[in-house]
Amino acid sequence: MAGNQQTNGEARAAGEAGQGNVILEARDVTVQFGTKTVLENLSLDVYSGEILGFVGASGSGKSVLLRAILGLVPRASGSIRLFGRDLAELDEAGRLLIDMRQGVLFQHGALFSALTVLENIQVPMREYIDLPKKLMDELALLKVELVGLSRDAANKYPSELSGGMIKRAGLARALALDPDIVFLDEPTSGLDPIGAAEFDELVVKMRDTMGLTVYMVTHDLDSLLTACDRIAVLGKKRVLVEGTVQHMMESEEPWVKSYFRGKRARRIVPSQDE
Ligand SMILES: Nc1ncnc2c1ncn2[C@@H]1O[C@H](COP(=O)(O)OP(=O)(O)OP(=O)(O)O)[C@@H](O)[C@H]1O
Repeated sequence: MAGNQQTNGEARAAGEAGQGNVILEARDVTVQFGTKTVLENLSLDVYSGEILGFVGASGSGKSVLLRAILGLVPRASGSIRLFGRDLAELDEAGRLLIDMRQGVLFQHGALFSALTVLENIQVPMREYIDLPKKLMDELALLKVELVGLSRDAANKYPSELSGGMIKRAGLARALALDPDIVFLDEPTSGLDPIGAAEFDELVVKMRDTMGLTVYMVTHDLDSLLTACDRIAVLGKKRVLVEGTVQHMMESEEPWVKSYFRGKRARRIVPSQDE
């Protein structure tokens, strides 16, 4: 990752202009469960160094797409390329290399309740790399500090943490192996507005300082407006609209219009209709 910083930074700048390196490329992805088609011919690009907000109605398939990208649900057709590699063509060693370059923060943090924060962060380290315990402790403590938790929190169990601390601990674990991309599944859900805003700031800081690429599934309008460079909207089993906040505000797609220019949105951003 360290060696990628400049590349990612440059790519991010270019990405904003729509010309950055594509780090994740989904093409014509179809996912079915029995006779039910959840995603159909869905295509999406994620650029290196960007924060992409992925939004859509409840039950539209956001988690299914995330699970398909992570290789946890099979595709009926289509392809997903991550770091230029087609996930369907990877052997075990290739998959391992890809897994090491991505971090995931599942909804609710998904920490192991019987492990301390430090031990939770060390789970991916133990799984993928072989390090002496002392070094692993030091590395995990660095991650604890990186996400703004105190060293005291490192020895606490998840049940002793607030919701915001759990999210931060989950992010620290997602960052354990210094990934190039992190997938965040509704990271601010359950947080109060101040905690949510602080988490968003942290994500932006990680992107800015580490050149991290962030794929964030969220329902949080504030996160979409303040933290995301681009937004992709899932609907009708595919990506309906993608682009900047401005693009969303101008879209006449009914769901996008009611989401970004509806009553709730008007409390946050002045509607262009008014
Ligand atoms: N393993 C599965 N078997 C059958 N159907 C599934 C499975 N996983 C998801 N689905 C269905 O796929 C659809 C999309 O679900 P998904 O969880 O991806 O929605 P979502 O957009 O993430 O929703 P939310 O915003 O509420 O989290 C739903 O109808 C769900 O019931």
